[in-house]
Amino acid sequence: MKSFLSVENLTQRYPDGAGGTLTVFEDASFGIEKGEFVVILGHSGCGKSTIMNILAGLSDPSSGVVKMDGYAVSGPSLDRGVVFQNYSLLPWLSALANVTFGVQARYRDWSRARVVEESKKYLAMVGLEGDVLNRKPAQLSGGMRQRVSIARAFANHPKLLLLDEPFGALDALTRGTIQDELLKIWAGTEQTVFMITHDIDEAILLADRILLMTNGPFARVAESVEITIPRPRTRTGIVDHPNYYAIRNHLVHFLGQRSRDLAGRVEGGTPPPETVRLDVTGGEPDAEAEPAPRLRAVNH
Ligand SMILES: Nc1ncnc2c1ncn2[C@@H]1O[C@H](COP(=O)(O)OP(=O)(O)OP(=O)(O)O)[C@@H](O)[C@H]1O
Repeated sequence: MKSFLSVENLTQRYPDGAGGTLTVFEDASFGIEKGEFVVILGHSGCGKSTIMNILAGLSDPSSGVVKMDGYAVSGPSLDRGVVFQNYSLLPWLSALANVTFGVQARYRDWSRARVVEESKKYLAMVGLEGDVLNRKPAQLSGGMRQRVSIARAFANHPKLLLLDEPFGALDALTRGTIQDELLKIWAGTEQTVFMITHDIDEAILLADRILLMTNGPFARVAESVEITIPRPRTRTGIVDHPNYYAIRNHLVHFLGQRSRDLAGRVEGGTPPPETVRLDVTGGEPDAEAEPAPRLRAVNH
């Protein structure tokens, strides 16, 4: 069965500045299911932002295609919402107007009252209410601005939400709070999300699956690691789950060593990512639930 989002044989090459060609990645293929939260991890320069820009329709690959709901992605669209690290709010509009602006564009037949109500609902979900909604971005803290960006993205109900290191510029405390808010808002919307982060713990907290990229050039998505920690999750709760350290160690080892060992072009063509499922719980103790497989790591 075809995935909701399918990335097929994506290749990106650039001039290398010395008369040659830089192949960032070649024949990258992977899929994302509807409602999934997928995070991509990889070292600087492996091509994460390039993939994100292609998914957003902001740039075209050298070859290959991205299909969403069976249709090839071409150019930006309200079906794909993007949240960048630098907020990208409209500075002349209030926090509320930054959200209503998008909602009105998306739902042209809605009354003004309905647009405002919907926008306030999402702003409240990220903890923004009252007078603060009338402030311009310059009068908000960095954390508040990023909350507005997240509310704006979710309020537009894009088919695919793309998050490019959305918490990168925030202090650890604010970052933690907004991660929790993001989880809450995501749980209530069944939104499909594709996110870039450099933070392993953030990835484990948020993701259903983590895609691991080898180092560039000729980077590839080598593994798709399932996060076998049940939801709802909290930052403090996940570290107590028996699978947490198994997953974390696997990710650290990949980024520290294997991303380098596996780097380079694969003779005979780029293989699809291997599925990795780490589960040390042994299938206890919920008698109602399907027995969990007694597997450590399974590649297939
Ligand atoms: N327009 C361009 N022209 C030439 N080279 C480019 C261009 N855009 C990106 N690159 C190169 O492509 C590679 C991948 O860049 P990209 O920004 O996608 O990496 P990244 O994994 O997102 O890195 P980071 O984690 O540092 O943001 C890098 O080597 C970069 O120098």
